[in-house]
Amino acid sequence: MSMARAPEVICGQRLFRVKIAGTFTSVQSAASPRGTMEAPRPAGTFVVVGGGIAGVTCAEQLAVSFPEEDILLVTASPVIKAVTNFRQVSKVLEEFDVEEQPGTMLESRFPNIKVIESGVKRLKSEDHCIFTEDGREFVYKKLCLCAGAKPKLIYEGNPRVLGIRDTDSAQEFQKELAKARRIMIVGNGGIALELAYEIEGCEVVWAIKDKAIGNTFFDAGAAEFLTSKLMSEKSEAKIAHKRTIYTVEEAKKETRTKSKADYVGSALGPDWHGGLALKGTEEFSHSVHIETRCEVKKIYLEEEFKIMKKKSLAFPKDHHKSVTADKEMWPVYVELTNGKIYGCDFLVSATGVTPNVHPFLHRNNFALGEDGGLRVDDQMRTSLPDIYAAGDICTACWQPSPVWQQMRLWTQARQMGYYAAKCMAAASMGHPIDMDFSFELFAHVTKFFNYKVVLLGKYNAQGLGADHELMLRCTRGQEYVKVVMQNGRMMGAVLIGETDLEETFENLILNQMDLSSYGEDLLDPNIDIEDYFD
Ligand SMILES: Cc1cc2nc3c(=O)[nH]c(=O)nc-3n(C[C@H](O)[C@H](O)[C@H](O)COP(=O)(O)OP(=O)(O)OC[C@H]3O[C@@H](n4cnc5c(N)ncnc54)[C@H](O)[C@@H]3O)c2cc1C
Ligand SMILES: NC(=O)C1=CN([C@@H]2O[C@H](COP(=O)(O)OP(=O)(O)OC[C@H]3O[C@@H](n4cnc5c(N)ncnc54)[C@H](O)[C@@H]3O)[C@@H](O)[C@H]2O)C=CC1
Repeated sequence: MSMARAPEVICGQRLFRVKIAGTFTSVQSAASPRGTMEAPRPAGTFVVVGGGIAGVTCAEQLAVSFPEEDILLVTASPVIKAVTNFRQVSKVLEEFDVEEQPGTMLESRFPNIKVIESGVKRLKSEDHCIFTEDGREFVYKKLCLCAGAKPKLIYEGNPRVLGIRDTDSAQEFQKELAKARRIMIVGNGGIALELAYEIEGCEVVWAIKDKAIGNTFFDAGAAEFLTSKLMSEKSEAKIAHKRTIYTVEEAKKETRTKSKADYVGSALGPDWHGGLALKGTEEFSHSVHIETRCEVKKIYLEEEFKIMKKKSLAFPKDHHKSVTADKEMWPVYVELTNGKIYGCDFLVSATGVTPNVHPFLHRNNFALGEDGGLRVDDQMRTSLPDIYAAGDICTACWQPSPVWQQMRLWTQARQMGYYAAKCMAAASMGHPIDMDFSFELFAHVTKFFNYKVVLLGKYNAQGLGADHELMLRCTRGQEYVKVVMQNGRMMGAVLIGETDLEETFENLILNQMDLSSYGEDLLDPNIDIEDYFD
C-alpha cells in the first residue's frame, strides 16, 4: 500500500491522518498533552456498519456533527434505506417513509459520507479495525454496528419454508405465492398479521402458539376486534383522518385482570407489501383458517408424506361443518402439535428475528443480551471500547423509563441510530449526554387490517404484574380503545381506528397525572377529552 502523505484531520486533541489510497488507515497518535508518550492508539475514522435505517441515520447524524470528517458507511446491501417524509406526530410519536436508494444518493446528500458496498466479515476490536469481504481493511476510531437482524426461521434450509426480511425475500415470497393455492403461516407477530390480511386468492392456514391473534401487539380483546375484520370481505376504504365520536357499544372495566446470500439486506419498510401483489392462483379475497395454541411438530415433503400414509385435512371452509380429509396432494405437509396435518404449497415462518451479531463475535468478547443482541448501555456503547451499536442488532440494557421497552421496530432503529451518533460525538468531545427524549415513552404507530394502530407505553401491561386495571371502549368495526392504569396513573394504551386520542394519552402517560377521580369518564366518547385536560 502506498504511504503517500494523507490529509490531516484535527479531532479534539489528537492529530489523525485518514484516507490513504481510497481506504482508511491509522497512524500512531501524537504525544499526550502531558508530554509523555501514550501507548500507540489507533486513529482512523468514524465507521458505521449497516445500510438499514439505524446505520444510515447514524451516519447522517455523524456527518452533520463532523462536517470536516469523513464518515464511512460499510454495508453488505447494494441499496441503503433512507428515512423520508419524517413527521413528528406528537412529542414521541413519529411517522416516516422508508426509501431504498443507491449509496451514491446518500453520498451526494452528505459529501463527507463514503459508502462502501461490502459485507464485514471480521472485526478485530483490539486493533480497531474491520475487514470486508472484498479484502479491504478499515481502521476506526469509533465504530457503530447496525447490522440488523435475521429472520429466526423454523426448519431453516427446507426449500418449502420461506421467511420475509428484505426485498429479495419478499420477491421470492411473491413469486411462490403467485403459484400457490394454499399456504401455512406460522408465527403471530407483525409479519403474520400483515400477511393474513393482505394475501388474496389463496387459502391460508395460520398456526399460532397463542389463543388469540397478534400476541406481540394485542391482547385477546383487541385480537377479537381484529379477527372479525379478517373473517369479513376485504374493504379497501381509505382510513378517515378525522375524529369521530362513536357510541359505546361495549364498555367494560376489567379489574386485575446471501457469500452474498449469507448477508441479508435491510429490513423492509412501511407498506412493504403495497407494491407487491400478494395473490395466489384463486379468485377469492380472504380465506383464512386459524389454528390456535399449537406449534409445528414436523414437516414432510410430498414423497415422504406418501410413504407415511398419514391423513391430512381439507381446508375448513365452513367452521360449523366437521373437518374432512383432504383428497389433494401438496408439495409439503405440516403436522401441528394439536395432531392436525395440513398440506400446502409452502410455509411462511414469521417467527421473529435474531440479532445479526455473528460476523462480529470471532475473538471479540462482546457482552450479549438474553435475546442474543449486543448489550448497549445508556450511551449506546457495547461492552468493547469505542464500539457502539444501534437498531435490531442491539439489546438495550440500560435502566429504562417505566413506560418504555425495546421492540425491534424501525422507529426505534431510527431513534437509536440518531442517538448513537450523538453519543459517539459527545464521547469524542469528552462528555456524556443525557438520554434522548424518545426513550421516555414507547410509542409506535402502524397499520393492521387497514386500521390505524397506536401503541403507547406498557400497552399490554408488560411487567406491571397483577396490580393494574384495564379500561376498554369498543365499537365493532370502528374503534378499539384500551388504557392500562396503575395506581390511578395511565401506563399504556392501545388505540385502534381513528380515535384521535394519541396525543392526549401520550401526555397523560408522560406526566403521570393522578386520574383516579375521572374514572370511566376518561373513555366516555361524549366527553371531549382534549378539552378536559387542557
Ligand atoms: C417484513 C417486515 C415488515 C416490517 N414492518 C415494520 C413496521 O410496519 N413497522 C416497524 O416499525 N417496523 C417494521 N419492521 C421492522 C423494521 O423494519 C426493523 O426493525 C428495522 O428496519 C431495523 O433496522 P436496522 O437498521 O436495525 O436493521 P436492517 O434494516 O436489518 O439493516 C441492517 C443492514 O446491515 C447490513 N448488514 C448485515 N450484515 C452485514 C455485514 N456483515 N456487513 C455489512 N453490512 C451488513 C444489511 O445489508 C442492512 O443494510 C418490519 C420488518 C420486516 C422484516
Ligand atoms: N407493523 C409493524 O409494526 C410490524 C413490525 N414488524 C417487525 O418485524 C420483525 C419481524 O416480524 P415477525 O417475524 O412477525 O416477528 P415478531 O417478533 O413480531 O413475532 C414473532 C412471532 O412468532 C412467534 N413464534 C416464535 N417462535 C415460534 C415458533 N417456533 N413457532 C411458532 N411461533 C413462534 C412468536 O410467538 C411471535 O408471535 C419484528 O421485529 C416485528 O416487530 C413486522 C411486521 C409489521
